[in-house]
Amino acid sequence: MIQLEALWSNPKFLAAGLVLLATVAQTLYGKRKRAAERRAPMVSHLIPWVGSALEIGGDPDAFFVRAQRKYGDVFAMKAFGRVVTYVVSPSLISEIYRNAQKYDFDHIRIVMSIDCFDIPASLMKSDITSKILYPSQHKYLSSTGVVPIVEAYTTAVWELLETEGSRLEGASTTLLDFVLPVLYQASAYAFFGRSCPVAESYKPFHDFDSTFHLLLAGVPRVLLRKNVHGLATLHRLFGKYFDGPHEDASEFVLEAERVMRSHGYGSETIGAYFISMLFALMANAPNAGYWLIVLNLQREGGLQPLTEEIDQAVASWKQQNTRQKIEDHLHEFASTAVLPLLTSTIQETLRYAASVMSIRRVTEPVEFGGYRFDTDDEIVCMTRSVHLDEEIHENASEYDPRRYLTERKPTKNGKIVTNHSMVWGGGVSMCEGRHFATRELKAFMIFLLMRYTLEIDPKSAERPTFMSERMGAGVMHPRGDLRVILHARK
Ligand code: HEM
Repeated sequence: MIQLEALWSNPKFLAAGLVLLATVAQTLYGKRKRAAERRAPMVSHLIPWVGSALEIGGDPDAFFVRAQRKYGDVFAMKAFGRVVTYVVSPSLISEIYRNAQKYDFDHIRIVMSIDCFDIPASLMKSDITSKILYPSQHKYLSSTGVVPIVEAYTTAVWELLETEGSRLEGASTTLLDFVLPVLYQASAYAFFGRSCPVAESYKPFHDFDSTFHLLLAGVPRVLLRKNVHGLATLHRLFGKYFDGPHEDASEFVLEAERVMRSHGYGSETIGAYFISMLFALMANAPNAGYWLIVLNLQREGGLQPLTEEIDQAVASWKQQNTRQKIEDHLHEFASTAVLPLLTSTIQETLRYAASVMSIRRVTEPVEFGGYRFDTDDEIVCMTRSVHLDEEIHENASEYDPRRYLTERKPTKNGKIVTNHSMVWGGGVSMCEGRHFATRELKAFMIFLLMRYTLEIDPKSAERPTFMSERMGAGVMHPRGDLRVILHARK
């Protein structure tokens, strides 16, 4: 009792108690006010500006499951001073994707391009971007338009697998140091040609990317030194690249460059514009390639089922093309080979390893999911919640490469869920690079397994886990790595 009295007379304790009391009172008041105004419920938090950021960062998947159980399919959350409403049900997500008028992405795209990539506002807000550059990107990345880029990538990845693979053959190597540089370099060559500053941009790109999720979450840039320095170096490198010879870049890059130059923009701005493309290109697919190997190597049988499927496709191609060498027809082979297990494995790897979200801005007061939203409210479609929904995906927490081989249609509440797997996002912001990315991963796996066997180094117990705090920033990075031994196949 005496101790308690002593505590109460301690000014620090008293102040802490008052702050706590004020926070609880404010939370209760806020909760009532939101309910009275028919606003989506707010996930409770203790620290005012930080909000739920720390709790989400710990284990986002568990956090979202708890929040959905407690608040339903729509709930608001505060993190780093910003209030955002999350939507976690497939039907509501699809309603948002369908209605680009009420739930706008254009404004968000412009703000992100300016704030995250330092692309000059004069370019991003001009008609040149919306009326010429974006439609041109759409054309060159479409299923048919992207073929020349895929062809260039195919040649590059085949060559790189040969040189890198033979360099590392027989020795224990960290998988990240093998996979990421190969995929980075091959896709950089395909888009930007061989004069692309691959080696110099590799580290600054990863410095920029390593804290990109914090930038997305609203952490001020002054706190993200690595990110800022990485971006500044990329700007310098790409400005210089556009100043120098680069005739072997893809027509996609060259056409956009011509457009920008004809409107008076110089190499620096053109470089800045393409850094956002470099990011789209490198932030997800190389990590997906990494998980494709890691997740399968750790299963019984390892990569053998995929290798067998590819071997059969090679044998069948050779049977039909007796006088030809497959090395002379790499693109044709990789693009036509029917490999259902590999296709399912790629899709499952993305379901399992990608944490993807789409942000939208409300353009007019609207009723949605039973709640009221005002102009400029931000809504996030949290597709990972759908990917991990046990009712939609049987044993969702397990990695099953054969998952997408089945004809069974996923359901929820007795209804078929067509948008059960939204790894490319959806609606107007759906990933433009998906046609390239799926072919990129397919060709990479085919060529890798045609040439090499991989085994986990038995001397190393280290296993990578997902950096799950990169919530919403795409395919998760690994924490830790896997040591593997490569052997050339006879
Ligand atoms: C496995 C690899 C990839 C995944 C999982 C992925 C996923 C995504 C997602 C989720 C979005 C945003 C969707 C939204 O906001 O609704 C997106 C946007 C985008 N992605 Fe990808 N992506 C991948 C690879 C690529 C590649 C290789 C490229 C380039 C060739 C690319 C180009 C783009 C572009 C340009 C956008 C922006 C679309 C827009 O602003 O409307 N992506 N991607």
